Amino acid sequence: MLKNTLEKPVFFLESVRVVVRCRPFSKKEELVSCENILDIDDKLGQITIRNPKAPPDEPLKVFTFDAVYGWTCTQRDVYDDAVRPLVDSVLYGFNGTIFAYGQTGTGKTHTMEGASSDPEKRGVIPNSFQHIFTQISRTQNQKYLVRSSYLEIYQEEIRDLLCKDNNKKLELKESPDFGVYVKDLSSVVTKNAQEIDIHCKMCLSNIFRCLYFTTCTLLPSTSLV
Ligand SMILES: Nc1ncnc2c1ncn2[C@@H]1O[C@H](COP(=O)(O)OP(=O)(O)OP(=O)(O)O)[C@@H](O)[C@H]1O
Repeated sequence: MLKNTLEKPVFFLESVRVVVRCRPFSKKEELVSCENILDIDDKLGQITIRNPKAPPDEPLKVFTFDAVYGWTCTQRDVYDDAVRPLVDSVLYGFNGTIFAYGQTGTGKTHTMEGASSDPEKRGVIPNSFQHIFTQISRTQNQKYLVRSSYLEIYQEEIRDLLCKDNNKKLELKESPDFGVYVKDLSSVVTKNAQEIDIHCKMCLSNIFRCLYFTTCTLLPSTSLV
C-alpha cells in the first residue's frame, strides 16, 4: 500500500483571520526623524496607537487581531505562522485565499512577493509555490493538478494578467456549483514553482497595481491505494 505523506493540517477555528504586519521605518522616514507611535504586543495580538497630538489624558487606541507581526519579523516568520497552515489546508482540499490590504507603501509587495533572488527575502507568493510543490512531490498516493491564474483588481476593474490583451475587463460571476468566479479568466497548468515564477514575471511588467491576489486551484484526482 502506498503511503500518504500529507499530514492532516492544523485548522484554524476561524474561517477568516486578520493579521497585521508593521514594517520598519524607511531610510527617508528615519532621515526626517519620524516618531514611532505604535506599540506591538505579539503575544496578545494587539497594536496600541498613540496620537502624538492628543492631550496626555486621552486614552490610547488598542486594536486586537488574530496575529500581529512587528518590524523584526522575517518573511519566514510571517509565512510559517500566518500562511503555512492555510496552504496545508488547501493541499488537503479546502479553498483558501491570502489577501494583502493596506495603503500605499505599507509593505504589501514586500510581504507578498519579496525579493525572489534571496531565499530569506522571498515573500508569501514564492514561498507558497515552493511549499505546494514540495508537498506534492512528497505525496505518494494522491495526484494533483495545479492551475494558476493571475489577475489584477484595480479600481473595481478585473484584468487577466496572463492574457496578452489584458486591457479586456473581466466580469465577476457566481455559480451554484463553483461559487464566485471570474468569467473567462485564463489559467495555465503548472508543474513546478519555476513555471509559475516565469508566468508571474511575464505578468509583472504589465502591472500597475493597487491590489492583487493569485489563485491556485488544486484538484486531487485519482487516489491510488
Ligand atoms: N517588513 C519590511 N521590512 C523591511 N522593509 C520593508 C518591509 N515592508 C516593506 N518594506 C519596504 O518598504 C517599502 C514599501 O513597501 P512596498 O513596496 O511593499 O509597499 P506596498 O504596500 O506594496 O506599496 P504600493 O501599494 O504603493 O505598491 C519598500 O521599499 C519595501 O522594501
